[in-house]
Amino acid sequence: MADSIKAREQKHLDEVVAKIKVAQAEAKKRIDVAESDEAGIRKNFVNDLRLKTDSYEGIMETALSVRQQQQMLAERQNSWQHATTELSTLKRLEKRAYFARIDFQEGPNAKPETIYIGLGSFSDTPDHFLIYDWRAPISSIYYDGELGNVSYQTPDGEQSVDVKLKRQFQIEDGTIVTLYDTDQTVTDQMLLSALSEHSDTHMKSIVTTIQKEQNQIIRDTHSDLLFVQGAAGSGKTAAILQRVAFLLYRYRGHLTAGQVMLFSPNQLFNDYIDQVLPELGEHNMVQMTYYQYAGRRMPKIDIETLAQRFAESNTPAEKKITQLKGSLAFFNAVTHYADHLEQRGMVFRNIVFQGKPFIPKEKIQEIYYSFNRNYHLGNRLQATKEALIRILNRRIAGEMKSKWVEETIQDLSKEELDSLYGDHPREFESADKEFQFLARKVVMQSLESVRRAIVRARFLSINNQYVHMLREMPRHIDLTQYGITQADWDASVDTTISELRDHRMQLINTTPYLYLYDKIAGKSGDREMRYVFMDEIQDYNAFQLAFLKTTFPRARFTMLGDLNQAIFTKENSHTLLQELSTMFDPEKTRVVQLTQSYRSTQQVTDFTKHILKNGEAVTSFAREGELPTMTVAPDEDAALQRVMAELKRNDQDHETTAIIGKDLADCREITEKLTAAGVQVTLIRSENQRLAPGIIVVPSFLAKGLEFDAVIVWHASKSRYGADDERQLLYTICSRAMHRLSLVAIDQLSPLLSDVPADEFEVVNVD
Ligand SMILES: Nc1ncnc2c1ncn2[C@@H]1O[C@H](COP(=O)(O)OP(=O)(O)OP(=O)(O)O)[C@@H](O)[C@H]1O
Repeated sequence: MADSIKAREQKHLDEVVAKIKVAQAEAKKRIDVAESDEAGIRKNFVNDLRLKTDSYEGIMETALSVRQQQQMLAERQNSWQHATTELSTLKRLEKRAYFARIDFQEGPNAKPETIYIGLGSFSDTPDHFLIYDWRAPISSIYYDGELGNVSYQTPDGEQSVDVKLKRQFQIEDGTIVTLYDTDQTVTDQMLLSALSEHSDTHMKSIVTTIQKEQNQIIRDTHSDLLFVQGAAGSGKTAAILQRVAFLLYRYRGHLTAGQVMLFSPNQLFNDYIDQVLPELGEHNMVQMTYYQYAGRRMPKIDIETLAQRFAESNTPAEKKITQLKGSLAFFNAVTHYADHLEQRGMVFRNIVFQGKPFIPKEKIQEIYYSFNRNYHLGNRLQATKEALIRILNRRIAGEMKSKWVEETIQDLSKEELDSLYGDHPREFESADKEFQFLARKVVMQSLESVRRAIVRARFLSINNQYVHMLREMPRHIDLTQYGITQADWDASVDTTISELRDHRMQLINTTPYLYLYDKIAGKSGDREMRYVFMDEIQDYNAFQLAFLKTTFPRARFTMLGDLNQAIFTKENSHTLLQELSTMFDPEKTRVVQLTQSYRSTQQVTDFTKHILKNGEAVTSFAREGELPTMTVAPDEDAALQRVMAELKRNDQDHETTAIIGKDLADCREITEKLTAAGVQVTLIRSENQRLAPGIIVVPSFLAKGLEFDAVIVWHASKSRYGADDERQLLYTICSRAMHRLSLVAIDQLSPLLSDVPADEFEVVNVD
């Protein structure tokens, strides 16, 4: 490209940067003013405060004065916050003001326009934009179209323009390094250079190279359910994060980061992505694993961890039960059971006082079922509580006459008496009145536990009710249809009971349990949450999805996943899509498929594809790299030598490496061996650990969603990956590699690799 163009563009950039600097100075000034104002208000707070407490008017006046001061402080803090956010955007823009330019015309007779697109918008006067935010409606033409006629969505409907020029820039610290004119959406060259960067312990934003099909996901504003089936490395996670940033921009003032929630596969993953939104100038959304969500709602129960779930070896009967409990049919059956509870079947407990039933369960049951049919479970519970409180109040008068009250009063120490009197004047008309006063206090105090038990609905027991539901289930659902015998079902209920006694629960039980609880308590869900994102959707079951839909009734859902990577649900994941389609209005459902994998080199993507049978489509992106290597070592020592040689090579080439083992035991073993041989590695044992720089050893079920320059698959042996239903797992592990993939087996190679053609890998032998 002619140097003159570059020089002209550099001149334009310099002018924009100069204006950015002026704006920075102004923002700084506003910050200083807000800070000194605030300090001034705080200092004078006491002097300016008109303290008058001798009359009612005086108290009001004082309160108003405090309120006024608080308002002034809040205003200053607001303007401080505003200026600080602006300054941080300006600082980012100073280094890299924009990454694209578009020239276009809105109609044949319209004036030609030029816009520049960057990470934030910037204008020198209110209507004169020098930089457009990448999320502005007009910026969409950069991602969506080529040259010529291009249309884009605006809040007022579709607009179309004639695009004359698309220019892309690489700018570093205020200097244009390169620029290209292109007629494509985003040039392969730009994408290649973005993809060739080394991996990091943190994910980066992809704003400058968003692809057309990713842009559809990011900017969707119509769907109640946006479902994305995307191959490993196709940018699903990247797209979620850009989509959150887009939504926060598009609905600014109406949507906050706290109304957007992401269910992520594990805590490590949260760590991996948590810089992306702040780098884009936005707050992070609420991020949680499903396990954490359930754990927060059931603090007294230990829920099975990912590692335990992974290690579970279920019998065929248990597998069938797990499958049933995760289905939509089971969700409907629980709903049906809960609806039935409006007529009968609620399990009650006595309300106990001093070791004896105070209100017997039969009485509570009578009250609960005394309300008419219009009372649903939630109102029924509320009305029961109110009736029980009335009983309690009546009983206080009776209880005041009992012997134990008299004895208690006689035995009161001076301190106890003082505390009972509190602020009450100690003069009483008669000794009897004083006794009445104290007796009421004593009874109320000791019945406090009863009051609390009523308010907190301790007369119900969700554990007992859950077990009751499981026992009743064969009446609501035909077990034989699912290949489950009554005996198998009874055995599984017994297991659940004994786990509950130990305060433990399998993950598969948590959602029906929470759902039943919410039904009984009449919870109508979290109506604040507006967008719920679920990554790695293939690891959820239909029950969980139906539950989350009722839990977040006003939210729009974006679900992303790869059926090829169903490491927990395995083959069942395919039925998930069918079940999902019945839960949302088809008119408001959009399914997007991403097949292009950006993470890995062509060689790695091609290799990993052969592990799958009947898998979802994956195409590799034309980025060259070396062939994956396979080693079958005769014993563990030889395998270890091979791993060490590979680590050395990766280290020399500055490639970050993850050694991925199947389970924690394998990972522990190789960590110990490497450490003994003087190689420094970090073992990731649990999902609550942080990602560390350097070589990491990680078990397969925690590697979800992460990526590394180089991956060494430890023990890619028949003994570890022998069964056909482990294909998805092996595929998930191998697809974590960006440039380099090495598989090390001991004794016999996994048969799941036998379909890989011989010219798609290199055999490395060891002695
Ligand atoms: N348009 C893009 N421009 C630049 N990089 C991209 C783009 N799309 C994806 N990538 C990169 O490709 C890699 C894989 O993306 P991401 O992790 O989002 O994929 P994924 O679909 O979530 O994968 P998986 O299901 O395997 O976890 C990341 O490094 C991401 O930054």
